[in-house]
Parts: sequence; C-alpha cells; structure tokens
Amino acid sequence: MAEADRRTIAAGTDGYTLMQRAGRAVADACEVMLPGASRFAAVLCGPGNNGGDGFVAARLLKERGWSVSVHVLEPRDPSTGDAARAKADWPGDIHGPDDFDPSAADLVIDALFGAGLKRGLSGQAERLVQRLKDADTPVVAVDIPSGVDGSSGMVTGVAVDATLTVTFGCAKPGHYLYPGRRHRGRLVVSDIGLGPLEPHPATMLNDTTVWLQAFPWPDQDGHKYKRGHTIVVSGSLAHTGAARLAARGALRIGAGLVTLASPKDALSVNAAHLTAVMLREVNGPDDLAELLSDSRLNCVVMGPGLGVGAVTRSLVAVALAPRSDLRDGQSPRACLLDADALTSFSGDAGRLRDLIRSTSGAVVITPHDGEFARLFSNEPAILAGSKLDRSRKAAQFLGCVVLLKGPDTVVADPKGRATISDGGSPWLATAGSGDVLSGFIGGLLTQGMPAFEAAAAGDHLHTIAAKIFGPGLIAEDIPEQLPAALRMLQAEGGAAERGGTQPLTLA
Ligand SMILES: NC(=O)C1=CN([C@@H]2O[C@H](COP(=O)(O)OP(=O)(O)OC[C@H]3O[C@@H](n4cnc5c(N)ncnc54)[C@H](OP(=O)(O)O)[C@@H]3O)[C@@H](O)[C@H]2O)[C@@H](O)CC1
Ligand SMILES: [K+]
Repeated sequence: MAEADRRTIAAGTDGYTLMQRAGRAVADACEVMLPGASRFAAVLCGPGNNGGDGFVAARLLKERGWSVSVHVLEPRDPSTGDAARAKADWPGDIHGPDDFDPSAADLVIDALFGAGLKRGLSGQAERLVQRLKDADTPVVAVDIPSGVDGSSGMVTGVAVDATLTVTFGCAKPGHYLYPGRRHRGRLVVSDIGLGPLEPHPATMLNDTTVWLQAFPWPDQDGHKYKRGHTIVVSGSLAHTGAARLAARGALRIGAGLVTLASPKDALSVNAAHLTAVMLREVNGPDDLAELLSDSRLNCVVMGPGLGVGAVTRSLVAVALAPRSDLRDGQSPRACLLDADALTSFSGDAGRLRDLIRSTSGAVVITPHDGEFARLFSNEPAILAGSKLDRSRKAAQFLGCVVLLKGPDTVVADPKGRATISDGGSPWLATAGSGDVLSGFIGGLLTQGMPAFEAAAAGDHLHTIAAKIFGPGLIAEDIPEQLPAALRMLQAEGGAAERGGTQPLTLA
C-alpha cells in the first residue's frame, strides 16, 4: 500500500489530498450507516496517518451537522506531516482517552492504527479498544480495525470489532484472512485515486476471474479419453468411503474416466457402492506401479482413508516416480496428495520434496492446519508467520502448489502467486468434505488444467456447491450440487468472454 501511495504522490497527487479523500469516504460511510438527524460520533485518532484520516472524517461530519468528539492517545497525537495538518484543520476540542464514553455515542470511528500497526496493542490503546469492545455501539474502522495486521490478518492481543471497515484502493489480505476477517464487519473499498498496484508476488481474492479462462470445458467433438483418466487410491476394508467421495468428485467435475484402485479386501464393499466409477484391484506399491505403467492414466489422487505409514509413503513414491514412457503429445501424470499421504511424511517434508522434485507432472497438496503442522514439524521456519506466508513458503520448499484449507483457504504456488478464499461455508466443516475437494482438484488436473488454477477453481466450486445446498450439508451432497455450480460458471464464462474481467488483487 505504501508503494502505491508513493507512486500516486510521485504522479502528482499529494498525500494530504489522498487523506482528504480517505476521510471523506469514511464520513460518507457513516452517513449511509446512520441517516437522520442529531447524530453523535466519537472519533479515536491514533498518532499516524490513520489518525489523520480520522481528523478529516471528524471535520466533515461536523460540517454536515453531526455532534463529534475527538479523542487522541496521550501524549502521542499526530504531530508531523499530513496527519498534523489534518489535526490543525479540525475546528473542535481534542480530548484525551479518559473522556471516551462509547455508550454515549451513536457511532465510533476507529482511526487509531491502520497500515502502520507494528505490534500488539498495549497500555492506553489496549484499554481504549477494550472499552470500545465492551460497548455495543456501531464502529466504522478506517482502513483496518485497529489491532489487526493488514498484511496477515493476525491479531496479537486485542483488536477492534468493526461493524464496517472502509479501506482505500484495494482490499488487504487481513480483510480476508482470519482472525482479521472476523473483526472487519462489512467491507467497503473506496477508490481514492491511488495508482494501480502491481504487487509481486501477487495476492488475489479467489474469484472466478483468477482461473475461469483456464477452465477445461469439454469440447463439442471431444470423447471421454480426451478428458483424461483419474486414479483414486482406496484405503482398506474399513476405510473406503473417503476415496469414493474423491472419485465421485473427480467424475462430477469432468474427468472422462475415474478408476478406484482398491486393495483386495475392500473390492466387494467398493464394488457395491460404485456405478460409473470403475474398480481395479491394487494391493500395494508394486500393483500400483504396474497399473500406472499405462501412461493414459494421467492423474493420481491419494491420501483420503489411505492409512499412515511406510506403505503409503511407497505408494506416493510410485505415483511421483520419474517417467520415461511418455509418447509425443502426452503430458506427464499429475498428482493430488491429501490427508494420510501427507501425514505419512510427518517431520520428513524433505523426503516429500525430493519425490515431488523428481516428477515432471503437476503436484498439488491439500493439507488442513493439523496436517500442515505435522508435515513441517521439522521445518520451523515454514510454520512461522501468517497463513499466506506459510502457504507460500511451503509451496516454494516443496516445489508444488499448496492449498491450505480453512474458512480462509489459501492456494499458493512456488513462484509466490496466491489466492485467498472469499469466505467458505460453515456447513463445509463436516466429515469427508476435504475428500470431495481432493477429487474436484484431481478431476481438473486430469483434464489438463494448470495446477494453481485447478486448486483455486476446486476450492471455489467446492464452496459454491456447499452454499447452494446450505444447511444440513454432508459430504455426499457436495458433488451433487456441482452441476448447478458449473451452470453458474458457464453463464459467467459467457459474460466474461463478452466483457472481460481482471482478477481482484489484494495489497
Ligand atoms: N497508503 C495510502 O495510500 C493512504 C493511507 N492513508 C492512511 O494512512 C494509514 C497508514 O498510516 P501510517 O503509515 O502513518 O500508519 P498508522 O497506521 O497511522 O500507524 C503508525 C503510527 O502508529 C504507531 N504505532 C504502530 N503500532 C502501534 C502500537 N501497537 N501501539 C502504539 N502505537 C503504535 C506508530 O508508532 P511507532 O511504532 O512508529 O513508534 C506510528 O506513530 C493507512 O492505514 C490509511 O488509514 C490515507 O491517509 C490515504 C492514503
Ligand atoms: K483503524
């Protein structure tokens, strides 16, 4: 953000003008939130430019007939630069923190800290924010709720609970990553004339515009072999459901053929539950190697229900083995690793990295937080930082696409590109939903979709399918909602072709 600010200022828009526009956007949002007469706003202004925005909003609201009281932290109120100028332009009294009574106000503007937050709130600032949290007065946060780190969504200690957050230019990762997302309330992004951002590495909201152009719609004159063939590796007799969920997901999302590779003891139970998905007996790594000698089988999904241990490690090694049998025009086999395929490498991520680096095909891993922590337990540097940082570091370390699950799922690739989910569905917190996600992404890889786009698309469609079904969702329901989700996507694809859209970039 600071970079955009510098470039905009260099291009001729001075910082004080930007601050005026920011303060106006906040004042406008307050007026929309509380229309009517006799309104009283209390404005908390911090020592930096966030506080400067607060002083501008305070002045504009006063000019529009609001009663306004301004409170600053003592003795550190704005004393230099644009913020000091905004403070000097404020025509009213300036109060200390002790006079702040949130329950007496109709609305509070939180302009304590924004992009310049450096550490957890303490002392006076912490007490002020705690008093605000104890009242139920609506809060409009300027740029980001104070206490939330805008680049990571992390909160150390206490943070403001905003009803509405007004940010400038573009949304920030902290508006979408938890716990920041929980604090920001509704989000308004105001265009104040900041220059276009070209951040590197790019962080994007997981919107269809990130991947829609790469979506593998079936050809009018295609056939099932052209759409590819997914192998899903099943667990033993008592653990077969997870692989079947993945297999159904892969088929629904468009893999031309899906075969479940099942151990002998589970053949009959799998056979009893499968129709369009095919079945093949595979008892361990040697059998899998033999099956995969057929180079037309172009994606393997493994992990759900597979069991943790040496056998699973060997199965992963077979799926990722280097290939010398590819004929002209054949692409290398892709691989989706989830659940037990990851936990089997707990504390040994280096071994998994070596296997991934030896394969020429695309690899996507889809851990949840627990699996991620186990996999990298011997790599503390990868476990440090925000969800965005951790995902990026893991992708770079392993050399593959990493999808780190949660209500704020992050997809990262080794080059640093990343998406953050625009909010999952709470109904996805149910057994087996991750297995379906594995199948969705595996099915897209099978059809040749590039790994980063396939992971982001799988995540997005998984959420849309869950939202279409809504309350009472169980994992079996998710693939069944996919046709409706795909129809929506198809309609959007047509609109995008006509108009063209750009990915929404976060700072
Ligand atoms: N960029 C843009 O395009 C535009 C940006 N604009 C606005 O500028 C905002 C960024 O302003 P900013 O850089 O001055 O930082 P800001 O958030 O006010 O805080 C810095 C001050 O807080 C202090 N401080 C930090 N943490 C602390 C803590 N835990 N506890 C106590 N103190 C703490 C820190 O002190 P220090 O740690 O340096 O001693 C410093 O004094 C941005 O969010 C947006 O609202 C708009 O005006 C228009 C266009
Ligand atoms: K703020």
